[in-house]
Amino acid sequence: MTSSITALRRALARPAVWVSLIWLIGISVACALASVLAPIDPLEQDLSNSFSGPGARHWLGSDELGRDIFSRLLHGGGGLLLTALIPVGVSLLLAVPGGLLAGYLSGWVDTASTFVVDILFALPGLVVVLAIAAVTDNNLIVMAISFGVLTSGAVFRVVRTSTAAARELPYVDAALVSRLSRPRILARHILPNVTGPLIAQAVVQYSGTFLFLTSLSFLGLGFSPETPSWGQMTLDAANNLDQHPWLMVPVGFALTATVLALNLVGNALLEAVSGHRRPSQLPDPRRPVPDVPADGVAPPGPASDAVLTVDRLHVCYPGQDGSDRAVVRDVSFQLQRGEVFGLVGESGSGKTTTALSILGLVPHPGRVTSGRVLLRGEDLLRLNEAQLRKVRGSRIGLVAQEPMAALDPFFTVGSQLDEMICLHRRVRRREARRIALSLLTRVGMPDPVAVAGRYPHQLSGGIAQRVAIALALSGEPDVLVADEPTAALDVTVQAEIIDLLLHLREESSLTLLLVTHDLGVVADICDRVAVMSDGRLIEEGTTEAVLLSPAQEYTRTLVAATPRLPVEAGQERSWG
Ligand SMILES: Nc1ncnc2c1ncn2[C@@H]1O[C@H](COP(=O)(O)OP(=O)(O)OP(=O)(O)O)[C@@H](O)[C@H]1O
Repeated sequence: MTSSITALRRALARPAVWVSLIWLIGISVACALASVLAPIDPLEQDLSNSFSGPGARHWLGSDELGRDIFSRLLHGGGGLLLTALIPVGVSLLLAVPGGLLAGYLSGWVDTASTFVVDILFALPGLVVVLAIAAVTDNNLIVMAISFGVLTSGAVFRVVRTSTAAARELPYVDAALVSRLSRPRILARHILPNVTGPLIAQAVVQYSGTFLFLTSLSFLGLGFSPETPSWGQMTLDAANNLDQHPWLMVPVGFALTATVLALNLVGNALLEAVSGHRRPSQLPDPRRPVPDVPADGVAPPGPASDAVLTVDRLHVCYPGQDGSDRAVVRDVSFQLQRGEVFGLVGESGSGKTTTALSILGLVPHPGRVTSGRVLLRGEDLLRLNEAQLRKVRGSRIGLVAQEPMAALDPFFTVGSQLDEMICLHRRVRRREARRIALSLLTRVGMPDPVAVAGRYPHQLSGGIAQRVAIALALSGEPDVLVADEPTAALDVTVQAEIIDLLLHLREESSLTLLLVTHDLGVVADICDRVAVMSDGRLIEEGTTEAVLLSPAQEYTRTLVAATPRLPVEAGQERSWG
């Protein structure tokens, strides 16, 4: 958040941009105070004084009918500036909810709304508004509303794209894991990411609307002929350009300066926010429904003390030719209560996909095609999204690789913890804060009160990961899935986080699934380990057995490539 505010400040500090802002504020205030600043009636005619140049009575001169140009400019500008807000408001009202839903839900909602927007883009806006003018007897408000509907597609696209990008942010996944409802995730975690691009787009849209309304009044449409308007003043000036070119100067300057200023501010805002947008993917959060195993044979049930059983899990992504490409193939393992289970393998072997499948979070377009994930006997892959939300966070927690990215930059640590604790434990805010502070103490924060008051950008990587672990523990889950929890940290901090996980496991019999490619970490913390290669689980056993006497050549190569393992250091460690 701070970085985007900094970018915004930097953008607004450019001389051209702040001069534009001063102009826009100045002209708006002047128009609002028109009757005070320009006391001459804008409709008052004085034919004996037509086309007078600037002077003491008429500061900017008078027009063909001797009307005061300064007064007409200010009175005309007010109506224009206000009316231009109507189409922008209509666009926002229609496109913000639509774009949020399309970007977040994707699937048919996205397809249908994009289709409607494509139709809007295909319509010739001016022709439609002219037809509406004819049908409604030149009703300005109806024309403005219609223009807002016709131009809402641009706002929709901005909101949809920003939402889809924000939907992929790790802290949104974390919020999903933590059982927050969709409306809450949209309002609290996604909307703040959409606001910046939305404001920028709204300013650009306002500028276009402003010009459009001026063009309409130039054509004699929209504003009534009795009301002064900049378009009408431009038309009067154009009709007398040969003889009285001065007439064009005040209105031409006011129009050009206002549109230029709006564009400069809008573009500066767009640049500022686009520099801070994250790469966009169009996700499909619809959870894939796994197929029933083809052989129809009931897979083995869980062992009596198994907390989590992954049974013949199969996950596919579409290949380049459109056919399924299996990235997790028939993977099975079990986690016993209080056990730390390591999932290792080289990059791309399918570890993260396996872990995310457990939480029902395989990213689009991946899908679980078969298998079971039994949490204390209940198959999570058979649950619907609402049921899954109840499981995530309260029964299974997730600690992601990038601790910073897993925290919402818009809220303090305390507020994020309070929210999760209130949600999972159904306690009041004050009690939630007490639990939050005790959780922060539990994850080793020396000054929990100070940390609770900080924003994520004020935390170091190690502290942020401790906070992420505290968040994952806020629902008191039975199982914690930690995906490379130390990969983004430096070596000393890695050791601290490993110590913390060990401490938590001893203190509360936490069952931990640790995804890592670091066999050193596995040696330090895991009771058992499974090795993945090319989507398959090729070897599984106690950490001691797998690391000291690997059965597979692949595992031997992995072990040999990890210099700080006890096997290399004279087998000093006592295992188990
Ligand atoms: N969004 C995606 N679209 C297509 N293929 C994907 C996507 N995400 C992962 N894959 C593929 O799935 C396979 C397994 O990836 P996964 O991230 O699970 O591996 P990993 O072992 O966790 O690797 P790493 O340690 O690098 O995270 C890889 O071949 C990867 O290319």
